[in-house]
Amino acid sequence: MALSAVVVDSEYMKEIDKARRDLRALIANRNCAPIMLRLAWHDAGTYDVNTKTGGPNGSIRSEEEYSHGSNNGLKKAIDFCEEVKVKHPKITYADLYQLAGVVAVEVTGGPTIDFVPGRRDSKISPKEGRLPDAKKGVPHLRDIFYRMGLSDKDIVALSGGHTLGRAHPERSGFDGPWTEDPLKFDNSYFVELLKEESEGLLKLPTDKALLDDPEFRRYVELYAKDEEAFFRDYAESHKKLSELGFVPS
Ligand SMILES: C=CC1=C(C)/C(=C/c2[nH]c(Cc3[nH]c(Cc4[nH]c(OC(C)(C)C)c(C)c4C=C)c(C)c3CCC(=O)O)c(CCC(=O)O)c2C)NC1=O
Ligand SMILES: [Fe+3]
Repeated sequence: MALSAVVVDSEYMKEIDKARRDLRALIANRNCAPIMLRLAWHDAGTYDVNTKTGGPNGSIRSEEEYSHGSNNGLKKAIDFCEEVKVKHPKITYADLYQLAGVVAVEVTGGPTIDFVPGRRDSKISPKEGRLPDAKKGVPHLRDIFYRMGLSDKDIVALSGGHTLGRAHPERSGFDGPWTEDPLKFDNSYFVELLKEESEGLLKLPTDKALLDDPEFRRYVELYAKDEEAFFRDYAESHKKLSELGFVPS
């Protein structure tokens, strides 16, 4: 049950533009693009296309949800966004978190992602278990992403988001960045994935799974050699995930 309808009029659009500028400054000053992108995903990635529940609705702001094990560490990003929310209270948390994800990709040199506002907030948090488990493989990845209503191409393109950031032992038990420059959004995640182990760089079991399946591997090889193709597909998949269950008015 959504809390309230969102009227996307010129005043709301002005607030969105101001919040976009505030997010650019905040993300640049705090170097927090990776965790802001992860926050946007974790709010959206709970969507269940069968029951039309979960999805980008701001519910991750509730302690019940941000305390899930898979959301370890994200309270930091929720608090960063709160600094912008207090200046632009009309913007829903649902829109704010997805705008933060779009800005995080943009300010680190990634593709421009079309952002359509109007998501409604909900306080209903799905039970834990809707996000993929990094320790599993191909069938699990398909189960989770197909449940969201996403495709094989989306799975590979979205995994490229690991071009940003790092894993933290105290959050997930994994450790290290996936690429040499964790604050640069490029196709290096796929270039590294096709190499043997590189000193100090991380490959999750779910990352390696992308090499085991021929359909996934086809996209890994394309994106490793054609950054433009990766940017085009990533922008499309990111928009799709950020709008799961949302019908722009
Ligand atoms: C496809 C399966 C997949 C899994 C299982 C996954 C798991 C995963 N992702 C991250 C961090 C992590 N993830 C991401 C983007 C991200 N994450 C994500 O998977 C979802 C949400 C579906 C689970 C998607 C689809 C995207 C794409 C943009 C970033 C930017 C960071 C770094 C954050 C930081 O630096 O703090 C961690 C380490 C958390 C920590 O220790 O701080 C783990 C365990 N990421 C995956 O892609
Ligand atoms: Fe991730």
